[in-house]
Amino acid sequence: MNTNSDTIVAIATPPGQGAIGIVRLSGPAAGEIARGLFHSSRPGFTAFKPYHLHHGQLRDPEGNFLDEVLAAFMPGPGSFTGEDVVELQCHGGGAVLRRVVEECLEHGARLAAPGEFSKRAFLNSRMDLTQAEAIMELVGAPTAVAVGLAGSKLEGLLARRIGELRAGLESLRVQLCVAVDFPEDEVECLAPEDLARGVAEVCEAMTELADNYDRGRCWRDGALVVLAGQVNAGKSSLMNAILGINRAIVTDIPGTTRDYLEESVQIDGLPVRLVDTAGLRASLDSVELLGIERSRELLGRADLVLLVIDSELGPGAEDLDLALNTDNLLVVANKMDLVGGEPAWLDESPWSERELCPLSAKHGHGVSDLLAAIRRIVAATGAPESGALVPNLRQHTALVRASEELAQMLDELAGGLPYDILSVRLDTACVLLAEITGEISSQEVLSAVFDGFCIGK
Ligand SMILES: Nc1nc2c(c(=O)[nH]1)N(C=O)[C@@H](CNc1ccc(C(=O)N[C@@H](CCC(=O)O)C(=O)O)cc1)CN2
Ligand SMILES: Nc1nc2c(ncn2[C@@H]2O[C@H](COP(=O)(O)OP(=O)(O)OP(=O)(O)O)[C@@H](O)[C@H]2O)c(=O)[nH]1
Ligand SMILES: [Mg+2]
Repeated sequence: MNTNSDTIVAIATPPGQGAIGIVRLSGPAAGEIARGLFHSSRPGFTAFKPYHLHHGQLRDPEGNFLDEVLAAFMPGPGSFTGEDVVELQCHGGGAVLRRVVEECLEHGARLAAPGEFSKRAFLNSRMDLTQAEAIMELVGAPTAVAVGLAGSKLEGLLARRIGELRAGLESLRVQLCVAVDFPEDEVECLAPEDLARGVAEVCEAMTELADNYDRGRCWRDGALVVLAGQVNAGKSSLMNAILGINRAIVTDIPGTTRDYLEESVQIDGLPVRLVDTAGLRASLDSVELLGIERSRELLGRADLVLLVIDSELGPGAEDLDLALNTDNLLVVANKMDLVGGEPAWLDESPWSERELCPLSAKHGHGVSDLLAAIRRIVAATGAPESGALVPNLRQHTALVRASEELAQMLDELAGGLPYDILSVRLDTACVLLAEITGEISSQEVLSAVFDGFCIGK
């Protein structure tokens, strides 16, 4: 059990004006501090009743009015933090809430550090580290799908899976120890092939879980979709058509877009980071060349490249080069309003073998078909099945390191290294898994997790 003797306070609701704003206190003196400020509207009120809302006024020691509030007392160890908690539901204005916090400080509370409420919940075993992280992921989730992914972690499903993997390793570890301690005992001895099979099984399950990090990335952070192609092809026009606003400058002068432009859109629940880039061409202008360099860098990171081609002019050398060297590419035949039927270049390789979206960015024709295609392609490559467990970066890194440790161990086992040396790798893998859930935690791990939280969380 954690032994926090101080009581922390913070505004729990976001800045700005709102109907209600909450000031939260947690720690042994939470009830007493709140009682010092709170004046119930009920005659005969003597104490807060747990998990009840009490109506009244907050006043400073001189009797000055602070706010009219609802107060809730949640005693430890069952509360969110595991300590005595009081929530003061005030009117949602910055000055009101700051004034209430100041008065709590006067009464002996200390201002909470970022993430300190959640950190206390973790230290008091109210949740494991993956659940604490899930709170932040839930708060930051951009779409319903991301909410679902964070939700299953908040429910403890990732922690349970990690626990299963760790139990598998612990059991092998025990058998290894027995084999090391009683090498002459034939019955107890763990055969190298059985050890190898057991380790490989856990290693595979670990890698599978770690791989969900990349698959979940598009839903969490947004898929990077980059508009590319020759100057004047209509990339900026298409950007505007997709956004539904005139965001990017469009002119008939080739080389209009110089720096890239990024905007966020949602396509049927999929968060997308849409980027318009400088048109690709041989140029002597040093500013334009820098822009083109940025375009190329973005193309390398894109989840999907939309190669925009002027249907009337047909593809140029840069387009051909991109089409031949990019896997995740969708060809957009733009300016279809200018050509009568299907342009001849579409019959030629490699264009004839590629999936194609004919449209007119200027008139908005065919844009919805393009959006459906983007959604389908990104989801096919990037979507974890519903209910999948998607580790975050910290969890992913630990999983990868643990599986590397096991892969090394398998190599060394095949190389005939003795069991007592191999067991060190098994130990390391177990520790890495325990760090994911926080069963083993260092100051560095806790800081890395909780310092990224906001104040009041
Ligand atoms: N007002 C408010 N809303 C909130 C939170 C909060 O702290 N305050 N939460 C904070 O992130 C989330 C909910 N998380 C919570 C988790 C446990 C308990 C709690 O008191 N649990 C007791 C319930 C006992 C009872 O109902 O009688 C328990 O589990 O024993 C409260 C909030 C989201 N909404
Ligand atoms: N007729 C027709 N004209 C279009 C269409 N899309 C774009 N244009 C025109 O093509 C010209 C270039 O459009 P932009 O969107 O600026 O092209 P871009 O690819 O962003 O060009 P750079 O920024 O120079 O690389 C403008 O005059 C647009 O009005 C279309 O679907 N049909
Ligand atoms: Mg442009």
